[in-house]
This record gives sequence, structure tokens and C-alpha cells, in this order.
Amino acid sequence: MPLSLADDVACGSEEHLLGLFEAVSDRWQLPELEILEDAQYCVYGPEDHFDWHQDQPDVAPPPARRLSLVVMLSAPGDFSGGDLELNTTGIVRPGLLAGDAIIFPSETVEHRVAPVEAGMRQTLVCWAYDAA
Ligand SMILES: O=C(O)CCC(=O)C(=O)O
Ligand SMILES: [Fe+2]
Repeated sequence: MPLSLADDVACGSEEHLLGLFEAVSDRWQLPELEILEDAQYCVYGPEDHFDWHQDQPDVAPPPARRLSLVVMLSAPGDFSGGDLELNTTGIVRPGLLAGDAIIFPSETVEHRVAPVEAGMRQTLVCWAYDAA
């Protein structure tokens, strides 16, 4: 029986998400990773935003977040504004379509969600941590 996305997330997609992290982690020469918490389902409505931040603060108790994953659940026509913006060597707007995922280092890549102007923007966010 096919699972809906919601069921899949709730019922243990952890190994799928870990697979996504592992598929790209080589480029950053990271230690072994694990997922320690459920993926976070985020809903942004009009005027909602998330200011510039890094997902792993400079000072924090271990285990450290190493990689951040954002899966876009909404189609571009579902909302306006609400761009995910990453500060790498300049501001990058990946322009995610529904089903697209982006993974970036949690410690170094500042990012924000610009204010949503209209509609509803839904994402799944998940982090890979240093394995214990
Ligand atoms: O929803 C997004 O695109 C990213 C949200 C975010 O940066 C976070 O939850 O840490
Ligand atoms: Fe973030």
C-alpha cells in the first residue's frame, strides 16, 4: 500500500532521510552521521519568516548538527515571497519546487526564509548529527 507523505514521515522515513544525507556527505568529509529527532514540519503563512541564522550555533553542547536538509512540500504557485536564501559566496535562492530537497552544512551556511507574502509555504526540515 503506498504511504502518503505524512504517513511516511510519521512512520519512519528516517532511513530514507539518512540516505539523502549520506549521498552527499562525502564532499564535506564528515564523520558518521545519525538523525536524532523527527523531521520538523514547518508551515509559513503570510508575513511568517525565519531570520538569518545557522542551524548549529557556534557554542552548543554536543552532539553537533552537521548537515541541514530542507524538503519543499509546496508548489511555487501555492505561495509568494518566502524564498529560502542561503549566504554562501553571495546570496543564493535555490528556488525549490515541490519535492526538491537541499542539503547544506549546518555550521557554516547562514540562511533565512524571507517573509511569505501570500499563501501557505510548507517544508520538512531535518538535521544529521555526529553519530554517538
Ligand atoms: O523552511 C525552510 O526553508 C528552512 C527553515 C529553517 O531554516 C529552519 O527550520 O532551520
Ligand atoms: Fe535553518
